[in-house]
Amino acid sequence: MSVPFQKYHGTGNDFLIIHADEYVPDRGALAERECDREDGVGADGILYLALEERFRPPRVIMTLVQPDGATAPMCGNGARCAADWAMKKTGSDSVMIDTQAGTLRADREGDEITIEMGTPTFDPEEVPVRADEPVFEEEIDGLEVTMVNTGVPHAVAFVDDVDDVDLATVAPPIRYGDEFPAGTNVTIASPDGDGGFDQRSYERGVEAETDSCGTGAVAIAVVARRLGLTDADPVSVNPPGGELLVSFNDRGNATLTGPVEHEFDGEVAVESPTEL
Ligand SMILES: N[C@@H](CCC[C@H](N)C(=O)O)C(=O)O
Repeated sequence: MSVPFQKYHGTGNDFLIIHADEYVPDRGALAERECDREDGVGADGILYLALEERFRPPRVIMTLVQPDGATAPMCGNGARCAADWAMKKTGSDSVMIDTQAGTLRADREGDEITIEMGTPTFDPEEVPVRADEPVFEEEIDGLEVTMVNTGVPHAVAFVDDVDDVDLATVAPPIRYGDEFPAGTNVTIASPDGDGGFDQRSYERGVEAETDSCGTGAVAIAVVARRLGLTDADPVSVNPPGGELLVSFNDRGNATLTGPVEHEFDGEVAVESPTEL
């Protein structure tokens, strides 16, 4: 048997969206197979979405299963795609998204979706990182990293030019570092010459560089402000797949704004219940 999906991307970070009501006996195995860019549909993850239309604004329960078959608590670009999916289904320009990292409000503004990203933290227990104090600009495996959690952990390093870094070689030792009990995403940034930052992220769970990472963009903006590298609001962050804007509200919470695109629809094969 097969289940329908919709293919979405947010600034190049791409996902299959499958309704949570669909029968998928092994979500991890499906992600491992179908996220593969040679033998599957190809994506940075599968978003399982359940819609609660009786609430105002409508609520979406989002679960991201990554290409390694494991779930991640939060995904900034995935949440923006989930918001667009729910907005189109309900006709509402605002939705609430339930993630393992909290309930986040999303609003449509023209072609762009803005999502609240919760409260970033440098607290070592919450990142998590094995350290007594917050980690600011410490040398770990060749990069000067600051550790922050923006829904998921990021090791953020500012470099002269992101394009001069061999990320596929530099990132894995940090991503799997003993200091990080849950592993970490590795995000590098450099000034774009226009007051913003260029971004590249090596993602945990994808185990590769992605074209964009929303929590990574927020991590860059949060760390840049903390280190005194910018006081801009919004902060423009440019991953390879487009432009993201990170703003801050009165409570110090970040918002993430950017475009979302529904690319195409399809079906993927799953075992039928009788075959189990
Ligand atoms: N691409 C995402 C982040 C997804 C989760 C991450 N790979 C992790 O395992 O922590 C984003 O846009 O934030």
